[in-house]
Amino acid sequence: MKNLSIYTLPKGTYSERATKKFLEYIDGNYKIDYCNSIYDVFEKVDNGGLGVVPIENSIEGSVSLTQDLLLQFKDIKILGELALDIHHNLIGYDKNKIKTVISHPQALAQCRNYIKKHGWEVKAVESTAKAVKIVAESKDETLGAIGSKESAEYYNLKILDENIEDYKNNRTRFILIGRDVKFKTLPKNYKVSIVFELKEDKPGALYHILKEFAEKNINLTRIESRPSKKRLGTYIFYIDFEDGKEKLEEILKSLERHTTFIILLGRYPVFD
Ligand SMILES: O=C(O)C(=O)Cc1ccccc1
Repeated sequence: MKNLSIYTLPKGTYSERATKKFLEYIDGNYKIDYCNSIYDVFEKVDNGGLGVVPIENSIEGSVSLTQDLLLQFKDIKILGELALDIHHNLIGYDKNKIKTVISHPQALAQCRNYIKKHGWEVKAVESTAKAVKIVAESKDETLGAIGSKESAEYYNLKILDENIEDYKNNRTRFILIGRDVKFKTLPKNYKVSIVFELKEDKPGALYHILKEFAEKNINLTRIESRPSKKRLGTYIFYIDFEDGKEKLEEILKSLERHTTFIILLGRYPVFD
């Protein structure tokens, strides 16, 4: 049988860990293919296969690049979701010699207080594993990386400090993306993600949307605005809600009256 690809961030990233977990639920022979950035994952998936990318963190909030790309790549849908506990490590040679720490922006943000306390400079790169790779290849003792245990092992570097995230409950949601997938087992919970633009900029415009959900007794799990990128002060809204008994077509139709566009980003199972 042909091996299909599931694209994600490099070996040792948290996204790779999420991908391995998704693969326990997915039917079929998938081979993990590594990409340098979230953007590259979307580009590959646009030509076929599956992908896994981070979408939201319990401390730092949304991964805005993933949000924007879901809108930009119209044929790519969210096919599943799972959340992982994230514990960051300081990786390198000698903690006392570090002057600069390198990592993915989300990891740097999740360890902001820890970094500040040590007075280190920061440098952002496309993934935590790339940061560890840079530190390993440079052999520079003044550099440190923030990343996973797996990445330290993979690049043969020392873990200098563990659990360096600023808040205990550090969790990240990852999404499985693509056009279609078959799961071996399905969980009970499903979610729907949509994005829309309000028709009119007037008092109560968003209220009309929220009212539809309230009246249908649908629980929202996330609401977020992003710049529309047309003009300063204009927004699009991302809403996630629990999938229940209500017909999805009817929900979308009831919202259409209040929006200039509404896109279904996915209706998908939530794994734990
Ligand atoms: O770079 C990684 O390891 C990723 O998978 C992105 C990321 C970074 C920080 C927290 C969760 C995911």
